Amino acid sequence: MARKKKEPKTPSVRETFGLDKIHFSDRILPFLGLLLIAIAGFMAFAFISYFGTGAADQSILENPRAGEILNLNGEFTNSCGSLGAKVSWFFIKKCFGLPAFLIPFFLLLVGIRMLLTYKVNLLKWFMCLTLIMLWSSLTLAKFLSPLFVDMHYNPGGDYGQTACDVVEGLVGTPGLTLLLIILAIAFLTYLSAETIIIIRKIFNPLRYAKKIHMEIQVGKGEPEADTPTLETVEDPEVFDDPDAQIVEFDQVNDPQTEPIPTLQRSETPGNKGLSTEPVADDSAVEMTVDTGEKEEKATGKNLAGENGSLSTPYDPKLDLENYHYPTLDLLKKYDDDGKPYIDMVEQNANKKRIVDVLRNFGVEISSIKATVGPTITLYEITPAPGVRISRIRNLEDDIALSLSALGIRIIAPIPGKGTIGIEVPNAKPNIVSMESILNSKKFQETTMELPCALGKTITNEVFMFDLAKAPHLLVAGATGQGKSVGLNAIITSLLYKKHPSELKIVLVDPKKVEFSVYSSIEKHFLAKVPDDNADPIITDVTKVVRTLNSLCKEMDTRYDLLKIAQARNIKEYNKKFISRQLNPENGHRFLPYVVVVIDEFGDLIMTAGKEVELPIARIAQLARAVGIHMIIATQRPTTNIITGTIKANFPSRIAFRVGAMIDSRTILDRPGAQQLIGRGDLLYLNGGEPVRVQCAFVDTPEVERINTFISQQQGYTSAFELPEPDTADGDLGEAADVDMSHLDPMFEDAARLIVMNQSGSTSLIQRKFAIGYNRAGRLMDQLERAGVVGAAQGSKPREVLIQDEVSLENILNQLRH
Ligand SMILES: Nc1ncnc2c1ncn2[C@@H]1O[C@H](COP(=O)(O)OP(=O)(O)OP(=O)(O)O)[C@@H](O)[C@H]1O
Repeated sequence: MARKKKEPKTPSVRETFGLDKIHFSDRILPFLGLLLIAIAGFMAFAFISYFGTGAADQSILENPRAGEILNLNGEFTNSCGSLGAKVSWFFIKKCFGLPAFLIPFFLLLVGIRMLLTYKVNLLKWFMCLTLIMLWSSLTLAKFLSPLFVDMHYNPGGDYGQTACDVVEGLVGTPGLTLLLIILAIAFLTYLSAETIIIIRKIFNPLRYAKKIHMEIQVGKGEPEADTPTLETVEDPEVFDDPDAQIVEFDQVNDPQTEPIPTLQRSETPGNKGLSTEPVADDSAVEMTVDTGEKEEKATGKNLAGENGSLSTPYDPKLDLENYHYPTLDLLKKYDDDGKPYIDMVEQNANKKRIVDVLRNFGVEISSIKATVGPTITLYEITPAPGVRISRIRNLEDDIALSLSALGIRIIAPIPGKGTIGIEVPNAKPNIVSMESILNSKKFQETTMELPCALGKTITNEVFMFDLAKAPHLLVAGATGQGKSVGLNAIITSLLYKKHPSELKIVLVDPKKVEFSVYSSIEKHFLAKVPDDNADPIITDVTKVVRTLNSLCKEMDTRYDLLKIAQARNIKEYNKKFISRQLNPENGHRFLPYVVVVIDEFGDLIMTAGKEVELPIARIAQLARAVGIHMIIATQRPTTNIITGTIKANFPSRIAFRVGAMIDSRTILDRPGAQQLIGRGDLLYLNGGEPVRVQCAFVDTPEVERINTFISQQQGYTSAFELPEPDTADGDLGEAADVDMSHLDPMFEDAARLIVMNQSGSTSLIQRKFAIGYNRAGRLMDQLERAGVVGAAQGSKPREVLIQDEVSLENILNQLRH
């Protein structure tokens, strides 16, 4: 180098032969990768051939003669020649036996990594494979060698046999066996924490069976003292499992004597494993706590009881205190994660073309800057002084044509800057993995209430929004553009951040296939209207109406609770509840957020019309403060589905690619979505200008793994129960309970309206009398009981059984007497 400085004009040897243009990472590394893959293949062939030819070759290898290794006379029978014979003899016979196959496997991984095909954590693989190889050599040598006495090799190799003999000499066969088992468990524990759970189960299967039994007790909400599990209190086994204890003390014991231990224990962080704090200790408090009440929330009731002096904050997570949040290893990592590939040739070509096109149209620019995102590159252009921005905007089509790519979007000007943005899709788009988003500091340190990690912006920043502030989200886009993946990404990020006690999800899926994967987390995160056989994922239109009405009722109840608690929103309310300012005996409870996700909302509107739209609009208008948030998605972004009411109530919108500009206008009130490139490319709007985001990709197997991880843990005994909705059109069989002695003052008018119109529609009553849905529903039930209309028929209007006003007056007369 020194020489080079002194004689800058003399070309170096590298320059002379053009070697300076060959970059290590571009060409040499991939070539070395290929070489390693070839070596791995060679070794694998040689090893396989060794099983048949090793015996014959061995004698030559063990007594080598000069020149023999060249195999000129073809004495070596291994299909990979003398080298193959030697390599396989060395690794299989002399070293590790059968586990030696892991060596070519590792070389293959290194080769793949160097080829830059997949991202492989080589150090981790090296450690794991080495440990497996050493351990299995020993194990095979110990346990399988008796079966291989006639073979020319030991299954664990000479190393395995020697190591086995040495250790056995030291600690004997039992010692060696135990050592091998311990090493295996240690290794499996390193790989997955589940190992310990499985071992616990093996050592104490009874306790786990019992735990399940006790959970069932909780769910029934029967804290009666006479439940058969009462005895379990005396079972010493219980004491080492904090989970089991809580359930037990809470739900199983005689409330007269022992309800407090839960309280005491759960409130004192350090002692939760030591349940056995003598019962006598708690006797002073037991009376106060005993309400003998129902449901999981009972913990809260007990906690506040009438003991106002309790100062430790209530912890809603104690119901499932051993719950583990899903881990990042459940998500798939991608090769090019987070690091967009910068192809300078492509960048320079795009830049040249943009400059040329603009120049052809007489637009001069003073500078251009490219920001490469995962799927899009943003070219920021500063026009020369005096150039009008509208002129550049008018050239949008010409620029797109000249760049011969879809999805060019021109932002003129970029808000807050005096520049013009041209977004051009990358030739090689990167997948933004969910793992890279959830692993980001931004997500992990977020203080958002309901953080939804959506993906990455075109400047490679993690993009998140708070659903609690959104407060409702409309997702639309043509079919196959990434809506379902987007919804999964949102749900996944919530599952990674929220404890089951803090979040409940209502899933509506008329397509029946999109959300079925979530049914396994029913007992942790899902909410539904009580119905014994109901699938936790709502697919049926009548059930959707019922659920939406139930949510309206839950909303009303929550508002009442907030009012009594003098809290303005759910956050304030829960804060008060946690600090024990609200007494559960007065009906107060910790309120989890409820997120309602409706896929293919267009289908629902088409089949159930106003019956769905009205409660949705009502929830969207009011539910924000009480922690009920909606996400609705549709692949039909037309004005009869995304109506004015819906739009007015869904300020946050996500548009995936759509077919026409008009659709983009319907979703975002502006064009742009028709120029997206699909596969998760989206525009997010929440007031102001839309942000272009590449949605994180989360595949179905990943979602399955997350759900399995959650569902394998202890959950509540059933899905979160939403209140039974007040009778409504879409509801069945409620009329029988209607009290006809207290008819609604509007009953007669409603009856006349229905008979005159010959239409048994609840919404008709609502409209004409300007009353709420619930009251109109009750009126309809009274009319059914009086025989004016027939039974509810799902979402259709009821049949009107009275044909003329004279017959109706007769009925009304009878009812008056
Ligand atoms: N964020 C993404 N990154 C990469 N590829 C994606 C992304 N989102 C979607 N895709 C690709 O697009 C395909 C279709 O996505 P998805 O099923 O989410 O579309 P959709 O809009 O829900 O379609 P439909 O309305 O028909 O259900 C996926 O199988 C995947 O291959």
